[in-house]
Amino acid sequence: RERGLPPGPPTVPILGNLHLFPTESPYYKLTEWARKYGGIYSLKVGAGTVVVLTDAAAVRELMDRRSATTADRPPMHVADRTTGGLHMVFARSTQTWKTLRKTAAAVLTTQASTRHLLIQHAEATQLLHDILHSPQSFYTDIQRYSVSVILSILFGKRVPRYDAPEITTFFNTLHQWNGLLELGATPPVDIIPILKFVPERWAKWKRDCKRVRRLQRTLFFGLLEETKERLRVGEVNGCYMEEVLARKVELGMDDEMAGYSGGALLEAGSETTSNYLQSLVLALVAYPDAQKKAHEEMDRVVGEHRMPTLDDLEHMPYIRAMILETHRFRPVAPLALPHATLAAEEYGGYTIPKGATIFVNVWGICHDPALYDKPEEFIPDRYLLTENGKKPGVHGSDLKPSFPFGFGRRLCPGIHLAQNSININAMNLVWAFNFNPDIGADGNPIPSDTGAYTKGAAPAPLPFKCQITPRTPGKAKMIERKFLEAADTFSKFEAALGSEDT
Ligand code: HEM
Repeated sequence: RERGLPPGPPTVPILGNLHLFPTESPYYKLTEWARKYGGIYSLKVGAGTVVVLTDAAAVRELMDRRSATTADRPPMHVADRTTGGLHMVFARSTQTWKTLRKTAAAVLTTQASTRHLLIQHAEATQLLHDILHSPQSFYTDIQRYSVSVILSILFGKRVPRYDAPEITTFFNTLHQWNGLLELGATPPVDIIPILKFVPERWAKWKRDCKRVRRLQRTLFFGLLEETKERLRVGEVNGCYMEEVLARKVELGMDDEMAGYSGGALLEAGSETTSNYLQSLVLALVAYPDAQKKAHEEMDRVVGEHRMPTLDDLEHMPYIRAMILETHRFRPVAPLALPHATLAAEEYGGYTIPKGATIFVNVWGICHDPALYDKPEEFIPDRYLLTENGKKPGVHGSDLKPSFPFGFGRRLCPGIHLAQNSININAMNLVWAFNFNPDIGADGNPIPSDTGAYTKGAAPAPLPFKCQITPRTPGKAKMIERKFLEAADTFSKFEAALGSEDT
């Protein structure tokens, strides 16, 4: 470890701390080290440096205020090789990335997000309808919702059922891509660059990159072509890609960039939303007192005879607190995504060198017992007690309210869409249903395991069972009626569907 670097675990020659780097649920180990080495510590990975921030003040300063130098991504040769550097999520701080981001910002404006509310509301009604009719498949119903909403908004095409070929193809492509990017799935070419020159016949990973590249291109450019075809026959529905195609020249995009722009947003925007909503259901089942308070507030503000609307949220401090607490309790991205420095930065008496990778340890901050009372428990009330949910009397810098969505110039471009989806569905689910634990063979409730999550960098709750029942027969009837009314909105997004789905 070079002089001036933040402290960290002892290193060994050549590897540094590489041999210690966790491959499963890395945020647990990174949090354990934070408690030992502090809010800013470093790891040596070969000759490279990783800095882990578990201190809100350091995050605000380095990731938000000094974003001009911390908005790069670390080199990811496998991602670049597979996508030609055109995947917005993994692209370095290049002109291409800037154009892709500018396009997303120009087209996914707050105003556009308001326009997309129509399809989000309609799809959220289908989610209630699906759960009402087959409560045991709520987990995949939520996944269908997420994919269908984002596909409608981006490419103007919805997916009415979970077993539709569009969903199967999408998840197959996404899981192959995630598998390729997993730590240990490919040789460490970014740490030992000479490995890049191993001929393809001896390098399975290069063939894997080609295979995933073909899958992604088939999906992304297939959807792009469908959008163009729809436009050719005059079927316009105001989706993202229609505007990108119309403003291509002004935005500096070509077809290649347009395809990857839609594809990256599709990948980044689907499982994130569904993971959040699945975590919310898990928390409602595991914490009946919180559920009861949410129900009481919903009954007081909305009642039996109408469904909630987004305008109701400002009168629902408890539901707002529940939404914040879900982000804290089970962050969708516990380490956000790694950033990298474009220039050396000094902070807190330490030097962070140019080219260092920076992880924001969102999990470590959200689960710090010095900041939060009983951080391992789901307690929405903490946000009613203090504005930031911290223990009374704990002062100091806070993360920005947008922290679940990342930092600085890399802030999630889908934030408005995502927040609308979360708000609409959180209110709908609480309004419509009772969530209870499943009953075991012995007749007793099976305790929920709120720690059973997938082991990757973006953990999802493992599929779980629970009992979901409508709160009243009147609400069940209203869901049926609203679902029929949604058909009009759906029809605009069904032009490209097969006959079995129309
Ligand atoms: C619950 C929902 C979501 C959460 C919690 C979430 C969170 C995040 C986080 C933490 C990042 C990393 C930011 C950073 O590097 O500092 C990110 C990046 C990104 N998100 Fe989201 N996101 C969500 C939904 C969406 C949606 C709906 C879309 C698309 C419409 C989207 C598109 C993206 C893209 C393209 C990036 C990469 C941005 C870049 O590297 O420049 N996300 N998101």
